[in-house]
Amino acid sequence: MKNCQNIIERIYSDLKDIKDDGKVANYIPELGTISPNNFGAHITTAKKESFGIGDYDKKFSIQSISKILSLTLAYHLEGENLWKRVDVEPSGNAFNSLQQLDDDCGIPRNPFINAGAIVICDVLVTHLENPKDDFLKFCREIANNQTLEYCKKVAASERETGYRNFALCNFIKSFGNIKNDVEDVLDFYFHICALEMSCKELSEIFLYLTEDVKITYKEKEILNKNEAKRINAIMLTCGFYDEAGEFAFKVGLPGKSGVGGGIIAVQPNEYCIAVWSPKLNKKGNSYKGMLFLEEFTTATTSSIF
Ligand SMILES: NC(=O)CC[C@H](N)C(=O)O
Repeated sequence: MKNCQNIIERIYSDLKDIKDDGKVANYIPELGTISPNNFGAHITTAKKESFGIGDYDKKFSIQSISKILSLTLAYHLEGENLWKRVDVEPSGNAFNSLQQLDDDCGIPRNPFINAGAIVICDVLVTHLENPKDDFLKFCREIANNQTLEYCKKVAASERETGYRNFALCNFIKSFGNIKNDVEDVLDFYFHICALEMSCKELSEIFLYLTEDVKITYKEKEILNKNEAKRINAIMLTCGFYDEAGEFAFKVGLPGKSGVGGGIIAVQPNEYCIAVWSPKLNKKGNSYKGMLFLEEFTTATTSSIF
């Protein structure tokens, strides 16, 4: 990508010291201990060029960004039947909302809100012999990176305060859309949210969502082109909860955020970018991360629109 390093250096210095009204997530107490000043970004292109700035090499809690990985593995294992358990419509609600589930009879609106991600975890608990170990092996294999780990402290911290997720899982189970034990499903969910990765690692692992990058798991391609198109489409329409429209409007790429302050976005023909800044706006998305991506796609004229 032309001038990419210069562009990210300029955006980084423009944004580094701006007033950031966001707040570090502390409803998971362990996440509240992170320094709000962390700020970094990394781009990996489909041609394997690599550009980084700031804290791009520091690992952090990827939280809901892991929902792309769990969805990918569940889709790989379950095929089109998956969509009987979870829908593909934007919810227009907060990520941890219980509101629509009753009307929708326990079928979550999409796999990226907590309700949907918990159903995806249930699918994986059914398929995998040792869900936590097998999921980690999957991530390590597709990233070609054996250093990936869960942060046990974050998983335990989330479990201790996970009242809404317990409510969601039990409620969905009352409709028959959770097949396994609630404790097992949530233990798995809390761990995958506690996966730690750096911006560099994130921008590498999601290259399978770009054109012509074929990545295999147990010697089988993880997603074909059509399946990758579908994951990108769900990211575009649902990756930012009730701010998905705003992200498409300002950034114009499929993407996904996490309450650890990370965001990844994919230009399906070209590259994957990850940014990290822990302070979140009111919708639970990284304040500076959104600004960084908006400036980046504007400067490089590389949105999908
Ligand atoms: N948006 C997020 O990153 C939320 C994930 C977090 N683990 C939760 O369940 O609340």
